[in-house]
Amino acid sequence: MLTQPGYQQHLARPYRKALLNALLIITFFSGLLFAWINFGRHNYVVAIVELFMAGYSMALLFIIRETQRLEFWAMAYLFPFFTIMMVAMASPQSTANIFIWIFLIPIVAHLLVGRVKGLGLTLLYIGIASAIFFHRFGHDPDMMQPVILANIGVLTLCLIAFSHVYEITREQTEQRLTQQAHSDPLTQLPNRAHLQGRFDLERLRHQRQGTPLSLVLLDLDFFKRINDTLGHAAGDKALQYFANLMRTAVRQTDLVARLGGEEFCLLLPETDAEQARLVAEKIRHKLARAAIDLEGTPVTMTVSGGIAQLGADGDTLDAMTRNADEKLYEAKATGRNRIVN
Ligand SMILES: Nc1nc2c(ncn2[C@@H]2O[C@H](COP(=O)(O)OP(=O)(O)OP(=O)(O)O)[C@@H](O)[C@H]2O)c(=O)[nH]1
Repeated sequence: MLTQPGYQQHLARPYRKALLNALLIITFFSGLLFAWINFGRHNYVVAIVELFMAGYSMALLFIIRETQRLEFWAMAYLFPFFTIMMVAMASPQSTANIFIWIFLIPIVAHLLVGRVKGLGLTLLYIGIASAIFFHRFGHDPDMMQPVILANIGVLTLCLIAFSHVYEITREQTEQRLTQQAHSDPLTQLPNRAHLQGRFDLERLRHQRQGTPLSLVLLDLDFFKRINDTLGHAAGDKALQYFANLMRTAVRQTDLVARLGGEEFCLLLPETDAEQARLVAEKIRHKLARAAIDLEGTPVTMTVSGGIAQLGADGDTLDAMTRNADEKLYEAKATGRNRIVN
C-alpha cells in the first residue's frame, strides 16, 4: 500500500503545493515586469502574452488553495509557462540572452510533477528550445562557436541529470521514512498507525459490500520470564519468531500488526468471528507445537487471544480493540494458551 505511485503523489503534495504557490507569485510579478519592459521595446506580442501569464498565475493562485487535483493544475501552469518561454525565444526582437531560461525547465518540471512527467516535459521543451536556437542562430558564426555550444549543452545536461537524480532520491527517502513511521523496527510488522489506516479502508469496504471484518488480539504468555531468565536479546528473538509465524499463517490480504510489547493484532477482512477464531487457533497450535532455540535453550511459547467482529463488537478500531482486549483478559484469567471469542 505504501509503495503505490498514487500514495507517492499524496506524500509529495504539501511541498509541491508550496513550491507551485511560490512560483505563481514570482510568475505574476515577473510577468508584469517583463510585459512593461517589452512594451517599452515595442515587442507587443510578447508583452501581451506576458500580461496574460501574469493574470493566469493570479487565477491559479486562488484555484490551488482548494484543489485536490494539484498535478493537473501544475501541468496547467507548466504548459503555458514553457510555451510562452518558447514564443519569447522565437521572437526576432529577443536577444540570445533569453535562452538562459532553458536552465529553469528541468528544475521546475521535476520539482512540480515528479521524475517521469518532469523528464518528459524537460525533453520536450528543451528540444523545442534547441530547434528555435539553431533556427535563429545557426548561420551566425559568433554563436556557433564550439566552446559556446559545449558550455550550454553540458550545463543543460548537468541540470537535467541533477534534477532527475534529486527527484529519484527524494522519492526513495520519502518512501523509506513513511515505511519506518508505519512499521515496528524489531519485527518489521506494521504498527498501530498503519493498522488504523488499513482499518478505515476495510471498514469502508465492509460498509459498501457488507463483508465481515474481524480483529484478533494476541498476547504471548509469561513473556516476561523469557526476558528475565534468558535476557532481552532472547526476548527480541522470540518476538521476531512469533511475528514470522503469524505472517506465514495468514492470507496476503490479512494484516498482522505489532501494537507494542508482546501484544499483536490480526485484521482479517472477509472473515467473521468464528472464522477468525480458526485462524487464531491455527497460530496458537503452531506456536505451542514447536520449541525454538533461544540462547541454546529450547523454549516453547504459548499465546492467548481475544476476538472482536466489526458491528457486533464495535464500529471503531478503539471499540473493537477494547472488546477484544476484554476477551484476551478472560483468556489469560482462565488459564492462558487459549482464544476467547
Ligand atoms: N525483549 C523484549 N521484551 C519486550 C519488548 N517489549 C516488551 N517487552 C517485555 O514484555 C514483557 C511483558 O510482560 P507482562 O506484561 O508482565 O506479560 P507476560 O509476562 O507475557 O504475562 P502475561 O501476558 O500475563 O501472560 C515485559 O517484560 C516487557 O519488558 C521488546 O521489544 N523486546
